[in-house]
Amino acid sequence: MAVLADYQREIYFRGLDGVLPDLPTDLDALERTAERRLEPRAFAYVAGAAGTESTARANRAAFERRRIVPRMLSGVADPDTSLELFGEWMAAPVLLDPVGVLTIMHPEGELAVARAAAALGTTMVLSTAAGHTMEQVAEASAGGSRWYQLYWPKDRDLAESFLERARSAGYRALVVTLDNHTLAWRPRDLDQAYLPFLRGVGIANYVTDPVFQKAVGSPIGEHNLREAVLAWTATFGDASLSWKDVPFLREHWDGPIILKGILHADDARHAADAGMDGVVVSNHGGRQVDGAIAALDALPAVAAAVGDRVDVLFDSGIRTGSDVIKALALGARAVLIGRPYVYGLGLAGEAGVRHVIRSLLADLDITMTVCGIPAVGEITPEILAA
Ligand SMILES: Cc1cc2nc3c(=O)[nH]c(=O)nc-3n(C[C@H](O)[C@H](O)[C@H](O)COP(=O)(O)O)c2cc1C
Ligand SMILES: O=C(O)C(=O)c1ccccc1
Repeated sequence: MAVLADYQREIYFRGLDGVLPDLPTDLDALERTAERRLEPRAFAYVAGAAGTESTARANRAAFERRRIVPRMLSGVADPDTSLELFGEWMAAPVLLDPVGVLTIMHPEGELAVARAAAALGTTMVLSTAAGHTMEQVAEASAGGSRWYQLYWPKDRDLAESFLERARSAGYRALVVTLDNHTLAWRPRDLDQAYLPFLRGVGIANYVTDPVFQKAVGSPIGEHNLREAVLAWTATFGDASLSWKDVPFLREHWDGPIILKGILHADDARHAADAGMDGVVVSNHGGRQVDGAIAALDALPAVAAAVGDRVDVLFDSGIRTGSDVIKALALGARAVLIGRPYVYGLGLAGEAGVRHVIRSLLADLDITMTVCGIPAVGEITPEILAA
């Protein structure tokens, strides 16, 4: 919809009054600005990835390798970027990824992201590992679309409690992240011995949960923060989970369920067989398995394996409108962005997040127009060079 492209016009016309954008409109350049201006350890935590970061680089290289072949005289003046996803109407096929510990970027963290997303009609996926509680974020995103991302804890009662809380706070869909039950080997963080959670950042949903409190003692505050953090590390992830455990999710969540972190076609088939509604093809932005396949390279086989049995979403490396088009061409129905909006948050709070969303959506809208693509639902593999 042309309204998305208004950001371009707005920027140029403000320029006539001598006003330049506060932040770069190229989301790759935004990372370099973030590196200069943000607290070095917090920046390193966000920018970093596993091992030699080869998978993080491969994610971008996979987009670089694919090329679009634009069409002329297609008569597309106003491309339709909208879609229906899990029964929800969305203005564009772009959502905000779950990202933990956002309060290391900005004191308002998840609240600022929720406000920006709600104002622009973009869906926010809230991480379990947040600096504000899911109830606080729900209040900040009033009227907005919100999904909840579960880090499936060892304690089943705690998992149930999280799902119950998310449901009553109005989160529509459940994203269950499978690729991060164990923190990966991340040299940027290791070399600075920096892990935000050990300082009690990002555990708001845990310390306010009655089930968690039972294990630590209530109330949880400065006096027992150390015990709380230890209890958090003990329950956070469960590497012993297997496909046998997946029915638990269905028993405790009656809305759409999406499994995040899928890279193999057989895992996508398992998800479909287990009655899941969606998968996110993702390698966690290269943060978990160094040497893992680029997420974009994993996408075609996953999409082919599940057909329309489950909806396929995608993340890891999306930075431009044409990246969105490439991912959709290779089988995704929608994409999510991670680091770019986190840098926006760190640099300018809610306004920075808005800048990132508006930049990407305007770029998508304009790129569809110049490629002659009438609607996101009509993006097929043929749009890419063989
Ligand atoms: C700082 C940071 C924290 C993250 N925390 C979470 C999280 O709590 N839950 C989750 O499912 N994924 C988390 N992710 C992964 C993102 O959801 C997403 O998969 C990844 O950032 C996508 O790649 P991109 O950053 O290249 O867009 C995190 C990523 C970053 C950079
Ligand atoms: O850092 C991450 O990638 C991540 O997913 C995470 C893990 C635990 C808590 C917060 C974020």
